[in-house]
Amino acid sequence: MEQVHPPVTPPATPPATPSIQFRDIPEAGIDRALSLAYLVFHESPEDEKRKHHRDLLLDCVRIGAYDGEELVGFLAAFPFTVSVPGGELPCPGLTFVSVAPTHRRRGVLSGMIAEMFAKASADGAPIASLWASEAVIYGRFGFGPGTHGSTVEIDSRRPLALRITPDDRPLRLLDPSEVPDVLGPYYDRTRTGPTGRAGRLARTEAWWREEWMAEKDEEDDELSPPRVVTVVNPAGPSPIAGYAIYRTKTHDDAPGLVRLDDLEADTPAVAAALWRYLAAIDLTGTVRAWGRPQDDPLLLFAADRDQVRVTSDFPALWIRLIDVRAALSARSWAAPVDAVLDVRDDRLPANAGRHRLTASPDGCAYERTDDPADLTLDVRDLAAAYLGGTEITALVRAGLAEEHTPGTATALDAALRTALLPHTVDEF
Ligand SMILES: CC(=O)SCCNC(=O)CCNC(=O)[C@H](O)C(C)(C)COP(=O)(O)OP(=O)(O)OC[C@H]1O[C@@H](n2cnc3c(N)ncnc32)[C@H](O)[C@@H]1OP(=O)(O)O
Repeated sequence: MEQVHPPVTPPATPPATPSIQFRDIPEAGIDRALSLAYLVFHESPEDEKRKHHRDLLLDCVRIGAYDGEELVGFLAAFPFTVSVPGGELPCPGLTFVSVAPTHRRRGVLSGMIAEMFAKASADGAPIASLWASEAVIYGRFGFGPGTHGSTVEIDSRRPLALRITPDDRPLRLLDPSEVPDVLGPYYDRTRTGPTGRAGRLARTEAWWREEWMAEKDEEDDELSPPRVVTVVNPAGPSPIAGYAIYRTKTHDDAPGLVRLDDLEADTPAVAAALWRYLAAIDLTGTVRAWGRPQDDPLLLFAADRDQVRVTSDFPALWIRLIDVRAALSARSWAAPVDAVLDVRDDRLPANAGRHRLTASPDGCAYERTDDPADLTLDVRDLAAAYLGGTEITALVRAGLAEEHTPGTATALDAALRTALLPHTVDEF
């Protein structure tokens, strides 16, 4: 006899053990929270690093999960501001997410994230973000990959072959103490405005000093301190026309490595000058740029794509639309669209259901409606599309969004499109 299978439903996370309570971690509890984080991340940092983490956490929202008096879960959120198309938004950045090995898979993380969403809502932050340790974890909480990065490797044992002529203005190395003043305003223009990329964090002076100019690299203590090279711009309103931040390491028996962390340039010719400089550093044979935008012009103006290779692509900044209406209203729109979206959102039901999106370069309205849906999708996929990094038509082709009215996905793509792909290189 033919067997009838019940419909497949994903297993629900059990509510956190009733004895678990969620509350803020006071300043006096930061050390205990860090000890839990080091336990789950298998780290035993030196005093200096521990102090650095403690300082960072002072400014963060800190949520703890307690079993009686025992701290069994910890989640922190940086008070970031992130660029979105046409502007920027407050955006808590989740970090240090840790659950004690004795309390795994009992809904502790789920409970802490629910607390975090409630706090973000109360603080008026329509979106939240994170970098995931494992890509499988955060989709179920409504996070989607809003930006992607590419690792690009250059074989620099021979001169970098280029199809364009590099800018010939002088290069100058900056002292780290100059970096916030010189690079800060320049970097800000790469986040917002007509040539800005969405997905970029605002960097405070402290963030420049302590994260970007930290003497020691967090992950590889064989790397040199950060080096900063700029293209000098004597005539322009900005003293520089571009910059690159990198660290190096050499080997006794093989050519060394230049690890590029950030590079921005006014023009392709300035970018070419910086790439050529990086590829020509003595005693090195590889440039590894770990987090480039997927539309980096280098990939087109490199003359030899065997010499310049993309070795990996990865989700970078995961985005959660906590208040879909506020998030959609806060971004700019490249073309008119009028469509009813049916959004699925199990974790934050206020976002769920049918809404009419009427957007154009003049503004955006997003109101609840009883009209039939033109397109149905999950809030995590809407988050992936929000900054312009994932196309709705691609989601339809992948079976993740359902188009009920033909042409809706194409119209949404035209409206969501940004001149440059979103990009994030501040990992936290
Ligand atoms: C932004 C960051 O900080 S990223 C860093 C994340 N932290 C780590 O990787 C540290 C080591 N890991 C941990 O501390 C924990 O395992 C955590 C935080 C990843 C998960 O905490 P838990 O309390 O066990 O999660 P919780 O019980 O709430 O699980 C929620 C759901 O996620 C799933 N899940 C949780 N972790 C994982 C994982 N690593 N892989 C696959 N699924 C997972 C659970 O199965 C559950 O699924 P369900 O809703 O279908 O039932």
